[in-house]
Amino acid sequence: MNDVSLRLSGLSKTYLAGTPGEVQVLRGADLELRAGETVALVAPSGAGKSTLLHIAGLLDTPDTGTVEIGGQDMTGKGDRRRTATRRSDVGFVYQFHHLLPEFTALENITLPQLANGVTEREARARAQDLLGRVGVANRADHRPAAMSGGEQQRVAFCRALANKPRVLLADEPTGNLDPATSDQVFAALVDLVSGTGLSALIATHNMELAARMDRMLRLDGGMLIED
Ligand SMILES: Nc1ncnc2c1ncn2[C@@H]1O[C@H](COP(=O)(O)OP(=O)(O)OP(=O)(O)O)[C@@H](O)[C@H]1O
Repeated sequence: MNDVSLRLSGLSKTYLAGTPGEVQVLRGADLELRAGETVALVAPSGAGKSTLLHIAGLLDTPDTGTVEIGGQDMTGKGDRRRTATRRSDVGFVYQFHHLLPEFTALENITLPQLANGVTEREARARAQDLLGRVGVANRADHRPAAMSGGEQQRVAFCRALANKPRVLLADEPTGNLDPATSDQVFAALVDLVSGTGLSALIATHNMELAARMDRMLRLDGGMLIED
């Protein structure tokens, strides 16, 4: 079906780590993320969240299994095709903002659009709109160092959405913030995503935040289990 934004089927991944030997992180993980759906990914530290998100976002490849984005099976596709799909269809948010320090908030959101062929005028308009939607329009001309942690993370959300991806992948997006800020910033992310048709897979340790998503999946023993 076409309304599946991301489909992971039978993913397995083993790291050949020196001692004590191999670590099998994924053992047949399956996931179907429908358009517009928000799903929490809950897992203890070391269970393989980052591995799963990297494979889903085409930053890494599984040993077996398939990744489909927007109905396109990415198995065996070359680097150029994978990079192009990642740029157009996937947005990432990490625990740390990873904004470019020498550029303003607005520029951090316009740059990925310009790289995708959007005009400067359109890119700036979209950046302003996104900043407004997460409540930091007044920080558009600030560099990251002149913003609070919560503001930096809000800008990082806008950057992830700059090129209108199909899928947002977030790895502990508010894990660096104090609990009260984390709560507000997470709410801003959910607001930003809702109603856009964007699908989001958001890893979090925080069960209260996870409960705000449409569904919750647990990564357990290398498989994804519906909670
Ligand atoms: N490149 C690698 N080489 C060897 N082992 C690795 C590699 N990357 C991850 N691992 C191991 O695979 C397991 C899963 O790692 P991963 O980073 O996916 O976990 P995680 O659930 O994201 O953990 P955390 O919440 O602590 O970030 C861990 O035991 C880790 O040590």
